[in-house]
Amino acid sequence: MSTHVNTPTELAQSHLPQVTDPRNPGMPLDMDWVRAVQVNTSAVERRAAGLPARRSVKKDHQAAWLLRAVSCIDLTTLSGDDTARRVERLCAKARQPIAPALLDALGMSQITVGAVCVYHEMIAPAKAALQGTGIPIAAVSTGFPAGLSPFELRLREIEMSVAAGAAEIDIVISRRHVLSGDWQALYDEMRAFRAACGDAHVKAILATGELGSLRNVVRASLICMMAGADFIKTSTGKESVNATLPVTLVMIRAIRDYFDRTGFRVGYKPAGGISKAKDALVYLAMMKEELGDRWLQPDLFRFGASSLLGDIERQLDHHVSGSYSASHRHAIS
Ligand SMILES: O=C[C@H](O)COP(=O)(O)O
Repeated sequence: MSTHVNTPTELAQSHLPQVTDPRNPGMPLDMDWVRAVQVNTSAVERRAAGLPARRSVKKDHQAAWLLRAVSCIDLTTLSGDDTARRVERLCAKARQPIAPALLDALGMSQITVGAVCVYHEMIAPAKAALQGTGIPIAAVSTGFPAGLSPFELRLREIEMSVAAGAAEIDIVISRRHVLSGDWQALYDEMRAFRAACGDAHVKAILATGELGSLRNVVRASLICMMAGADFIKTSTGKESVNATLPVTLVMIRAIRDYFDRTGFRVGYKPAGGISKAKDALVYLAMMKEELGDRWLQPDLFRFGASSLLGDIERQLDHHVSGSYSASHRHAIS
């Protein structure tokens, strides 16, 4: 990344609540726009493949970018064996993602992650553990990860998670609506999910690894934004293919088109399998190049990740000390 980032002061502010834009209210379904979508897959793949090689972060900027990445993590645990104790440990890490001595050496006093992301049953322990921190709880919902439970139950699940204290709801779309080209059904479903969220922000998980083509990914992205999604998110982390750079490129270009046409900014959340600091830097570089600095704030960008934070802390430790410590010292939970 050749561009300037960041003075220590800018960094210190990067995790604070930003002046947020108005929420995307959505718009009527515009099928002419959806049908007009074209994707040149080989060009997208070439561009995505070229990015990691072309963009290397200068050493002195690397720590700044990694701290920015930390402030954009939805620190996640989504396992069948989650317990209140595990969620409490995760929340302790969310409150203090980087060891104080390390932060001090980097000239920072405080930083938190973007949110903690859990299943509905784990909202209560997360809420207790995050009391007074301002860190939002994101709950996965609507029959996560398959999204195939009865529609009324999926709406009720959203309402219950909001009532329990989730400020963000990560819904899964019905992949079958995309695969059968039933765009109206996808729009109506997303519209209903958004309404059920009320004031909670809604992230639409497309499960891109199951949508069959990049063109379907763009169409589903546009429809979810037209239906009022606050964020579009790649994956549940449970598909066999999760976040990728080509998918990211087409989704963030859809976000750019939507902003150009409507004036509303929608956020982006790559999720699943992002566990290395160097990969996080590539995602940030792509966001900066395609959408600009505004999209590098936690209100418009998140990583959905369960193990990325450990590697970032390890790299920051290396930046300060000049040597790598054992990875177990930076376990995230
Ligand atoms: O939304 C978040 C993902 O489920 C996390 O996936 P991960 O465990 O591969 O980092």
